[in-house]
Amino acid sequence: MKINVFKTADEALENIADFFIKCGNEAIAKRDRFTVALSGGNSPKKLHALLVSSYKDKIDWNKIWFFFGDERDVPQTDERSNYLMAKNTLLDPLGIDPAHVFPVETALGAELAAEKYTSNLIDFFDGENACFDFILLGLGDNSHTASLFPHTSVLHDDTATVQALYIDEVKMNRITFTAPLINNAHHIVFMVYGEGKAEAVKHIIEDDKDIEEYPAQLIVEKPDGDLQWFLDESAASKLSSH
Ligand SMILES: O=C(O)[C@H](O)[C@@H](O)[C@H](O)[C@H](O)COP(=O)(O)O
Repeated sequence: MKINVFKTADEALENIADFFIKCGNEAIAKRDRFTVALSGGNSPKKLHALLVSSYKDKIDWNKIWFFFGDERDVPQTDERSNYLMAKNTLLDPLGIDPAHVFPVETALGAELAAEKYTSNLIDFFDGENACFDFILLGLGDNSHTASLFPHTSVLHDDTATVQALYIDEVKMNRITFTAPLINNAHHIVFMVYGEGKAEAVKHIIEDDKDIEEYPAQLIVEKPDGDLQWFLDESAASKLSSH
C-alpha cells in the first residue's frame, strides 16, 4: 500500500488524474478497455472538473467503461444521486456514450437494483469476481467508504457482489460494492483531502484492525493489486508517519 501526501488538495487531485490516465492507457494497451468504478459524494467533483478541463486529449475516453462503487436509493434525477453528479460533472462534459455508463437502476428498488447490478457485472466481466481496472474511493469522516458504513451487515459479506441495505446513519437505502469486490481491482485509489478526514485517515491506516468502527480497513491490497492513498497534508495531519 502506498501513501502519497501532497501539500494541497489540488496537488493531490492532479496526481490522481495523472495516475488515472497512466492506468487507463496501460489497460487500453493491454485489453483495449479501461473499467472504472467512480465514487460518490463531493470529493470527486473537483477531480472530475480537472479531468474535463485538462485531460480531454490524454486518453481515448471512448475506451473507458464507467460503473459506480455505490449509489443512494434515489431517482437518477435526484441531486443526491452519485450517477447524476458524475453525469453532470464528468460524463456529459466529456461526451461519454451512455452505452459505456452503468448507472444503478434505482427505479427497480434497492434490492432488485443491487441484484441487477451484480448480474450486469457477471455479464460484463464474463463471470463472477469482476476485476475492475480502477476503483476510486472517498472516505467518510466516520471511516466509511463506498457505502460500507460502521456496524452494518454488509461488512461481513465475503461475496464479490453488489448489495443493498438500509443505513440508519443516513436514513436511506444504499447500494454498494462489497469489500471483496473492491479488493479484486487492479488499482484502488483513496482520494481524501481536508482536515475533517484526518481522524478517519489515522484510524484506517494506523489504528488496530476494527472493521466495525473503521470499515475502510476492509480495503486491502491484493498481491497482484495496487492500493494507493492520495492525501493532502490536512487529511494526513494525524498520521504519525507524516
Ligand atoms: O455515496 C457516497 O457518499 C460516497 O460514495 C461515499 O463513500 C463518499 O466517498 C464519502 O461519504 C465521502 O464523501 P465526501 O467526498 O462528500 O466527503
